[in-house]
Amino acid sequence: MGKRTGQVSAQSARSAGDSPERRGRFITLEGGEGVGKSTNLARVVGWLEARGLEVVQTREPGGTPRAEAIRRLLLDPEEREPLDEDAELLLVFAARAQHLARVIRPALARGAWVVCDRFTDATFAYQGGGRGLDPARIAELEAFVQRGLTPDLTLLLDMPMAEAQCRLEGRLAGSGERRDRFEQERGDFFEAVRQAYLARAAKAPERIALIDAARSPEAVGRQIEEVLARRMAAWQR
Ligand SMILES: Nc1ncnc2c1ncn2[C@@H]1O[C@H](COP(=O)(O)OP(=O)(O)OP(=O)(O)O)[C@@H](O)[C@H]1O
Ligand SMILES: Cc1cn([C@H]2C[C@H](O)[C@@H](COP(=O)(O)O)O2)c(=O)[nH]c1=O
Repeated sequence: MGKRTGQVSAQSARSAGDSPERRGRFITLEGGEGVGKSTNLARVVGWLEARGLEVVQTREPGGTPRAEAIRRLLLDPEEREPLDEDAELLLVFAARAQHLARVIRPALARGAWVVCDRFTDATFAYQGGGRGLDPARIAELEAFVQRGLTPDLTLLLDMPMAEAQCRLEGRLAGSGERRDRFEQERGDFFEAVRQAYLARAAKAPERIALIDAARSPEAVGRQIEEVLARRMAAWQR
């Protein structure tokens, strides 16, 4: 993402005049369904808070009452009126605009760290890779809505799709939840999502850290903490 014209990280956005006073960083967790994003989000938040930082934990789609209402529209498996793919893309960015305006930008401006479960890499992976929408169109919406603000660090949790589906099954069986509209997609959709994520990571290795999510919870947590420690040291230089 960092290589595309007009795309700058949260750090560069600061020096480009977007809230020059802020010190907070913007960290996102990404990956397919059931790879352990929620599990590890808590770990990232705990690691940062243990260092005395103010952390805002949030998610997409969602993060504000109106954006959560859009999330419900997006995830509702209601089949009587299928959701048009372009409408899905626009809803994702409408929720993001609200989330940025009400939560993310104000938090970064006051110096808080923002840790977000999914962000625009998910749009490139799901609407781009999964649905097959034109990435150039997604990039236009990204530029319009984000005005140059992109994550400082993205932790991409990656594992084979079939194993992640088993984890998801286990969680759904334990909670009694039913599959949402995305979770009901077929295997080839999730494989396309995974490949789109990996392609993005290959293009932006300075921002996207690839985490082997197939390992034990402890081993995954260690990988994440190592990345955080390295990045923190680099940011403090
Ligand atoms: N490293 C791991 N090894 C085994 N099980 C794990 C691991 N990490 C998470 N799990 C379990 O896998 C399930 C899915 O994890 P989690 O809900 O964190 O994934 P997620 O990526 O947030 O899912 P979703 O995409 O649905 O939001 C949970 O039951 C969780 O306890
Ligand atoms: C941000 C974003 C999300 N999605 C999809 C991906 C997931 O299936 C759901 C969110 O549910 P989660 O299990 O809580 O992660 O929304 C998407 O398609 N496009 C996006 O930009």
